[in-house]
Amino acid sequence: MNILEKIIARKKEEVSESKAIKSISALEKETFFDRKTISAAKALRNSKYPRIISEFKRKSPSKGIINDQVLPEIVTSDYVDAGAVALSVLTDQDFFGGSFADFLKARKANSGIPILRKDFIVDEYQLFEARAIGADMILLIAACLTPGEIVTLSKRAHDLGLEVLLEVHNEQELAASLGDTIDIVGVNNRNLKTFDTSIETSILLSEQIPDSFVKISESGLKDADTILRLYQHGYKGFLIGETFMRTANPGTALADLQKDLTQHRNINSLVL
Ligand SMILES: O=C(O)c1ccccc1NCC(=O)[C@H](O)[C@H](O)COP(=O)(O)O
Repeated sequence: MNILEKIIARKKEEVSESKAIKSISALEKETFFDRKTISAAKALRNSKYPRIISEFKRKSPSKGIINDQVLPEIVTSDYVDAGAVALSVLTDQDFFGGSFADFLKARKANSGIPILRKDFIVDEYQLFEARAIGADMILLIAACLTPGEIVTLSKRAHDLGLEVLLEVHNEQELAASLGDTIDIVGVNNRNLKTFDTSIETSILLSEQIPDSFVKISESGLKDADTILRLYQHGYKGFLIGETFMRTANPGTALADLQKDLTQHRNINSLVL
């Protein structure tokens, strides 16, 4: 089994354990369930410059521990102050050290910004969980789901008021999975089987994603040059975790990147 297969096998067990503990009707009674969600797609579509989706990520299968010294409520508020367009908070415990507790701390500290529940969605029960913790958006990973599952899960997500980020890594996944139930297309620069990252993946796939979709580039992003290059290929948003989380002050790392982006835009006289 490769790591992705292991993650999905464990996730399916976890979902059946959770279903036995808490029913959907119990989730529907949680505080945030009826909260009005906020659209990340709209914010990205309307933006005239590249925008950052900042991730709270404690560890990962590719890098092990990234940062276990920081608090989600502080980091995410700092991200918002530094201009993040949306937040992404890992809720997978076993492989990423995330939790609902982290997510709820981020949600309570930041009421006015869209937050992605970053996890491996394999069952519609998890959409109800996402709603209950105050998520605005969920992730569907084409490498983990059939095209039929993507349609069913994304329709159900929309019924619940959640936006759908579809993650693809190659042309086959894109051709098989893209449909009108998708709000944002994310091209993952990381190969989830080998963990290699290459921004060429985003460049290659950019041409194949119709302009009607908001597109973002994910993983392995570190600097303003790369972001501006990808922006010129039509990417409006950039999902960044490790580059920020490696530092003692992830919010300051985002603020520094935003400064670099502004400077590079001015120096290159780009019309952004
Ligand atoms: O990050 C990993 O090692 C990983 C391994 C297996 C499946 C998914 C993985 N990452 C999830 C992500 O999508 C990233 O957290 C996200 O794109 C941010 O990437 P980065 O900026 O490189 O932390």
